[in-house]
Amino acid sequence: MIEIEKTALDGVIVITPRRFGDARGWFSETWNDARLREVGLDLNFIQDNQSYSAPRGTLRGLHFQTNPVAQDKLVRVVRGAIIDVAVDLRKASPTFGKHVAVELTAENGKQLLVPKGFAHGFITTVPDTEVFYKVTAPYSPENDKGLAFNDPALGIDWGMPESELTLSDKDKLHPVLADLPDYF
Ligand SMILES: Cc1cn([C@H]2C[C@H](O)[C@@H](COP(=O)(O)OP(=O)(O)O[C@H]3O[C@@H](C)C(=O)[C@@H](O)[C@H]3O)O2)c(=O)[nH]c1=O
Repeated sequence: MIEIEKTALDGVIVITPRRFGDARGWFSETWNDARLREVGLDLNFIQDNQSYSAPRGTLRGLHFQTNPVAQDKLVRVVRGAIIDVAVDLRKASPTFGKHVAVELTAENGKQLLVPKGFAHGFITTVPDTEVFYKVTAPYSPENDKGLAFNDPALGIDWGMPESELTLSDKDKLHPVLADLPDYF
């Protein structure tokens, strides 16, 4: 059994798989292909990724891969907590440039499905956070692109001042939305 919640952005959904609790703890099917197909999600995941972020306030993003290796991502947290963000980059979409932000924690077990055509990023809200996500296309450095996390046009509230963030050098230099080509 899985709970599916729509968000304000078409295609971005929150999935909460059931947890079966007992005296030992709990058990959960964190991904079940047949169950997702039953609810119309036909996704061919081909790679699993995991990242560990030591400091609270680690911000990774905003990232996306362009076609032909655009990726759908199914994101969850196995330790700690994040605010997970998806930004609509589909030029013809009525919600182009809009974003959703969802709290994913090891405790709440929520998963965010970020489809192709969206930029993705997250900030860790506690130290020692591990994020696990499945993707539907292989990593391709040539097609790996970024969008500035602090582009004022996006208006994302990351919940922490920029002086407290830890970013990769690459993530400090991404273009703003207005300077991105029409990728999708
Ligand atoms: C994403 C990725 C990175 N790498 C390598 C490249 C580099 O040497 C090292 C770290 O890469 P990055 O700095 O891009 O890692 P990171 O900043 O964690 O990138 C990730 O951020 C989140 C928000 C996403 O949505 C992911 O798709 C991915 O872009 O890992 C792979 O080998 N395979 C992969 O699939």
